[in-house]
Amino acid sequence: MNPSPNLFLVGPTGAGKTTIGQRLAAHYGLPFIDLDVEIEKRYGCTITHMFQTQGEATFRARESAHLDEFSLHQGIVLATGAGAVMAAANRETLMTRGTVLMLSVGVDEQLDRLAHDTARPMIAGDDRRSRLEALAGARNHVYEEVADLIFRGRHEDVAHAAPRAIELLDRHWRRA
Ligand SMILES: Nc1ncnc2c1ncn2[C@@H]1O[C@H](COP(=O)(O)OP(=O)(O)OP(=O)(O)O)[C@@H](O)[C@H]1O
Ligand SMILES: O=C(O)C1=C[C@@H](O)[C@@H](O)[C@H](O)C1
Ligand SMILES: [Mg+2]
Repeated sequence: MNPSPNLFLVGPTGAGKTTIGQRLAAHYGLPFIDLDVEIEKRYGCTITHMFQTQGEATFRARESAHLDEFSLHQGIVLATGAGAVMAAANRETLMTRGTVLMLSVGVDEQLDRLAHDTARPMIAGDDRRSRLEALAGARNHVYEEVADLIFRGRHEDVAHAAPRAIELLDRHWRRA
């Protein structure tokens, strides 16, 4: 049983918020919303393009507005963008409107999973490792602060990770 109206996924880029989130939504029979995808649909351009033409601040304002809007739904699985937790208002929104699941992942695994990715502006350019390490230093403790529970990512495929995440959630909700 899920006593909480919504499930919010937070965590670093490549942690699996989108991929695992879709599987969790299918399992629990809930609609899946990916905040990044919704923002791209709403403004008709990629987030990379938005960063380049309107700046990160514009993206962040839109991210907060749409998080506020979607989190008022009841019974959704919502994947946040990796930077969404950095705004205090967003943290308040997440903590008060659903269960927050942090998906954690280490930098080596992120580099592996995102080796061929070119769509993530926060890690564009050279020296991805240093960027990911800096982001981890600034953000991991914040994800932990908002999370009701933490799913520890490891080197495994999504087909194994998703049932582990479901087990963790079921155990959490049985206790709640
Ligand atoms: N638990 C996992 N085990 C193995 N591979 C994974 C796992 N989770 C995600 N992946 C793979 O890593 C890549 C990135 O995953 P995904 O896009 O779901 O991350 P994300 O958390 O949504 O990242 P972002 O914050 O940048 O949107 C995908 O190719 C996905 O298949
Ligand atoms: O790490 C970040 O701050 C971001 C991650 C993505 O999910 C997007 O929300 C956007 O590219 C910003
Ligand atoms: Mg994603």
